[in-house]
Amino acid sequence: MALAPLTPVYPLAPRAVRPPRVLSIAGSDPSGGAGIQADLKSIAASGGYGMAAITALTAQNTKGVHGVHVPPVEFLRAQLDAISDDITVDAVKIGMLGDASVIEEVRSWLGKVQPAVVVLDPVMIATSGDRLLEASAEEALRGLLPLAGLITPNLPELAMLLGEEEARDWGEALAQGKRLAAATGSTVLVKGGHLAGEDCPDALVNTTGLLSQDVVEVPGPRVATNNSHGTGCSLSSAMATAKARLGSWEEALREVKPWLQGALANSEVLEVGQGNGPVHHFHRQDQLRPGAFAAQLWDAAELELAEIHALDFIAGLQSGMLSREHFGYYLAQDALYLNGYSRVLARAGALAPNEDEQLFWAKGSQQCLEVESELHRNWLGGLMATASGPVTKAYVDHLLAASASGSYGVLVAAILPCYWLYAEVGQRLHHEFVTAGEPAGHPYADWLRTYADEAFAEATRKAIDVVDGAARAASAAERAAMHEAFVQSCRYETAFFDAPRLHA
Ligand SMILES: Nc1ncnc2c1ncn2[C@@H]1O[C@H](COP(=O)(O)OP(=O)(O)OP(=O)(O)O)[C@@H](O)[C@H]1O
Ligand SMILES: Cc1ncc(COP(=O)(O)O)c(N)n1
Repeated sequence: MALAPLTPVYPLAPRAVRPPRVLSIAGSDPSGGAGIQADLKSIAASGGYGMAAITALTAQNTKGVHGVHVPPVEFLRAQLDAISDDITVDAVKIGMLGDASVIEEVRSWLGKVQPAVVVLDPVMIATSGDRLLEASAEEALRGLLPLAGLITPNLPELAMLLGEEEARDWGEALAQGKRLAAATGSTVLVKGGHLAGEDCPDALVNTTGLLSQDVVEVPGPRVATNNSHGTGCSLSSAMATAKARLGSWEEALREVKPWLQGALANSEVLEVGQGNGPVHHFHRQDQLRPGAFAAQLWDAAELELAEIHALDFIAGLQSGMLSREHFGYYLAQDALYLNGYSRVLARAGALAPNEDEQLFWAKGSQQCLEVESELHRNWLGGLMATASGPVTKAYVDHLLAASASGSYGVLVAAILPCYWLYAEVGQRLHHEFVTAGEPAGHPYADWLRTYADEAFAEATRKAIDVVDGAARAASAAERAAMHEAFVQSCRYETAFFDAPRLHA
């Protein structure tokens, strides 16, 4: 017997949000970059439940279209009816239609079902130059435009639909967008992909007062890549999904544009094909793979390491030409820094999500104090360091600010460069010292030998893993803050090695 619930069912209790059910009516691209394959990935990446009714089969890859087969139109009707007889369709994206009979079929189904959101991508010619719509069907396609809430032509398609020359600049493109919006009563998404220049803007155009302005422009940088196969398909299906979720075209475009930009920017990791490759629809989910965030941090760290190795201080430490005064300043500041760093590691221990990490930071905190007192005993002749120099002060303040942020992820990301860069610099200095035959009489021989510390290398690997794990548990905004905190600390590491030259 089922027990009665102890608490009443609260009508205001938050409920899981249902993903919009989004149907793509489009052609198939077996290479997965465009058509329904791109649509289904975009819909899923944008938080929708994807469905697909196939208008046409293409044989194509990233280099071009080898063939097109349009199945009997009755079978498209069967697909569409099978869906709408059973499932509520929240949004529809229409792509490649092939010929006039397909257009007619889609028109009649739209009239019957009247989905709330309809996005029409008037696909005519592929990036490769191959025709995806029979020339004789262009007039029929024009007739379909008023049934769409949003039309997303590229510049050649915009010109063809209007019977005009292709726009040569953004101003002309917007003017054409306005003319198409006026002629159809639909909102037009004018796309800057086919223009030249560093910017790649998009704009929503509607002159009937539906938008907050006649032209709502969403700017964006142009990504330097040839992997633009299927960007139009991906944009239109993501827009259909985002509109169903967010309720406005403007909000949808502001969400979709940065996503697509990231999909283009991360496309090369896919290594698909030799021509115009596909975009990486799931680039955001990819960031959640173990090691992915650490790899991003390493890109930033590597740049900083190059700067560190170019410093006079490092060259002098390596050659033995570094002045005693500069080395002494560095050690004294290091001792002061370690005292502050120890407190910050203790704070990381306090915020750690589990005992393993709590213990790791607690041990690190204790070791900092041990190293600090060893510096005083063995290297600074028992002298207490004087006041913090400006770099030491600023670096410790940055770490304290991170520890006050309340975010474990931000704090451990700020902490990491002192492990990671120090370990990398030390390993290289030690390696070069050993390779040079550990020259007798080198004034810093004892110091350079301290760098060969496997326990520190192990702790560094653990710290990297901890930061990577914290990133996976963090929100996108927190991950961005973690990256920023890490980069700042990297800069302070460089400044710390350069401080003796400027402040000793
Ligand atoms: N190099 C790029 N950098 C940034 N965004 C781009 C780039 N190329 C295209 N886009 C964006 O991709 C979307 C599609 O634009 P485009 O004008 O290329 O349409 P399309 O020609 O229909 O696409 P497709 O390449 O699928 O045919 C737009 O949002 C556009 O701003
Ligand atoms: C099935 C299908 N639909 C649409 C496109 C357009 O995409 P692109 O212009 O990027 O080639 C395509 N190539 N194939």
